[in-house]
Amino acid sequence: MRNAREYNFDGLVGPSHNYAGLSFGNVASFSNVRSASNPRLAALQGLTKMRDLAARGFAQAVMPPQARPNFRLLRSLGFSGTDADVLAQAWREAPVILSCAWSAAPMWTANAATVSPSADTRDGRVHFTAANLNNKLHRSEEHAQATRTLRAIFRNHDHFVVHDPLPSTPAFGDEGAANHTRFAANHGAAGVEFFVYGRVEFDPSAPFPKKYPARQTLEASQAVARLHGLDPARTVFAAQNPDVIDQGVFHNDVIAVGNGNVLFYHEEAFADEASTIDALRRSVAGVGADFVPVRVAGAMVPVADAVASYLFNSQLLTKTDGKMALLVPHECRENAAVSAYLAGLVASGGPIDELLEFDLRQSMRNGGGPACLRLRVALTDDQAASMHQGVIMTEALYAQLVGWVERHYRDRVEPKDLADPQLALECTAALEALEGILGLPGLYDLS
Ligand SMILES: NCCC[C@H](NC(=O)CCC(=O)O)C(=O)O
Repeated sequence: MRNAREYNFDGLVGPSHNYAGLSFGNVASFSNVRSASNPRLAALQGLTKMRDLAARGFAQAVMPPQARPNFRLLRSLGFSGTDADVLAQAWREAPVILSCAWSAAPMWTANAATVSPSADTRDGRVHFTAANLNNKLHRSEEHAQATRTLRAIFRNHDHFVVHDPLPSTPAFGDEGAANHTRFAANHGAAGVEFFVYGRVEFDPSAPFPKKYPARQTLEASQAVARLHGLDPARTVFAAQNPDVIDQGVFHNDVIAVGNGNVLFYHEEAFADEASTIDALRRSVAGVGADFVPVRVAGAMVPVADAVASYLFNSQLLTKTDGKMALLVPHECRENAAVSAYLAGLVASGGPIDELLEFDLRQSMRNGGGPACLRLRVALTDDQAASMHQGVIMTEALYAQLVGWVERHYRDRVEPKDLADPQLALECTAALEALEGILGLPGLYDLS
């Protein structure tokens, strides 16, 4: 077993962070539609989380934002002329498409890709598959930059493979690591990969939600497992409970989070709780670990409170003493049922003995909590040394990025600003400067 650590790659919030109400099925996104956002505060809230975790000794890195607006999308849909003309025409004729081109969503890097560490893969390399995110127009082109960014950071082919996204068709709806977690005795040991899906394309008799879309299919999860060369004996697929999707659980990471040998989950998370837990217990025993389910009953925390507080969209982090800390958003303290539950949890003598709380309100208003903001990449020391080093969070990088945000970001963006060609110019200037700070020239196609 090699020495390995889990790097959390947090999405750096982009300079045009905004609330466009684009995600049907995501309650927060829908209810904050067209309210004013504060991109500067959003980016600083995210950077504070990254800096604090790095300072506590967790391996932390930053995933750069994507270029906005997406002029390629707008031009492909027939808007034409100068950039300013394109924005003006889209604003007049199709404001929803304009908001899609400005989408803030790439900040939630849990959806950027699915990642399998080298201890799980047949060829002993770390595998990434960029998610096609094809359920929503505003997310459906993120994979292009996500692939480019991952290939820039994980360039070394001896250690890393970055696969293209799956075919962008409903059968292969893929939302990346938001529906994937991994159990292992430690980050370097062989693990069990756990895929949760909302729908089965080729089995019409399988249950599916009635009100909101299921974004992840079983077929997509199986394809990712094949591409990554996972061992079927160490891979578990489980159906999400369609009823909770209809209550706003648009990704499984809104109702469950796993780390090490622990699965922290709501009793209503899965279509068949008993068989899912049983399959995990058996598979995890096969890799020499004792599976520990931490089950939250609906009588303690109703699904509606879990969705409102994002209790399960937390980060479960292994500390040096082997215990785990749960990193939750402030909203958990503000919810009476959740806050009472958490007080009992850390006092229970179980694996989770500490709470870390962060103000991530700007992200939460679009339905993205702490877990959405990070992509987990377990790396051996050799692999970590061979990835691009400029994205690793340090005090120095933190200070540089805070200065960069203060120079380039507005503190207010409203819907009408999306028609402002000046905002587009500001975004381009910011990303040009960021390429320099991160040491990734050519990261963006800004031509
Ligand atoms: N993992 C969290 C993802 C949140 C994301 N929200 C959004 O896209 C909202 C964007 C907006 O409404 O402006 C989503 O639903 O996929």
